[in-house]
Amino acid sequence: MRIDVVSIFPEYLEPLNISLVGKARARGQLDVHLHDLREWTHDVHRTVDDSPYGGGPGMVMKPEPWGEALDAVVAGGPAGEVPTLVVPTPSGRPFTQELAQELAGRPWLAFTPARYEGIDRRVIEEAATRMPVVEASIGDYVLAGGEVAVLVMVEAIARLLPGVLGNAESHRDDSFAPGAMADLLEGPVYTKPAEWRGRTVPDVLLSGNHGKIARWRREQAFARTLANRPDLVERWQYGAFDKKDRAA
Ligand SMILES: OB(O)c1ccc2cc[nH]c2c1
Repeated sequence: MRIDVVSIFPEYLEPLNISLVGKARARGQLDVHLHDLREWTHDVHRTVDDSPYGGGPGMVMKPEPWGEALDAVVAGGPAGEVPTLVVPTPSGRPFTQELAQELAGRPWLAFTPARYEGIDRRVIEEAATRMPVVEASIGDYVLAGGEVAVLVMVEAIARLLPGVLGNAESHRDDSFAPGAMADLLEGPVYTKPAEWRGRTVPDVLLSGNHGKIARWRREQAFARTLANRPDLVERWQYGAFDKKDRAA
């Protein structure tokens, strides 16, 4: 997979050089290109923003630098191909595990994290005439910019790429992963020592009875979901129903 990121703070994306994503890059599983949006400004102040038409607070990111930046990203990528443009924005569709899975299947992603009050709408509209566009939000809270959302999305996507996670089975029990654990939060996990500060590990996990362990883990996941995400329980119930229905 190729990933391009255009930002006025490319240094904010340095974490993509370390850990899981960094290792995937070193193994050639991921090809990441970071770009400074100001490369496509032409004034002495390297201006990327201006006041909003119609008034209102803050500044809006100018269309010209973004347009030229996207032209350069497309020209710099595989000949005859275009990326899927991923626009992190609080007004986007929720970035979910399902969307991460969908994007992990694309060969080339280009991220355009905004600052200020956002990017002039014409940039997205013009881009949509020549490449797929996905506007996505990592959550309902205020950020200073989209760079941190890019870090979240790239990590969630990269770990789904073949060979990136050492244990191919690791995805299976992820919270929100498709399949039996879909819409369920992960339950508690334990490791050695068997006793720590007077606290022991649940006996079932030491029993070696894999059927009982699996059942216990699902019960714990359901209890945790009920406690922390009751909104998911209904989805899970209907999902379980559908699965049972489908199995019939
Ligand atoms: O919630 B979000 O996913 C998100 C994404 C991008 C920006 C830019 C400024 N605030 C943001 C929030």
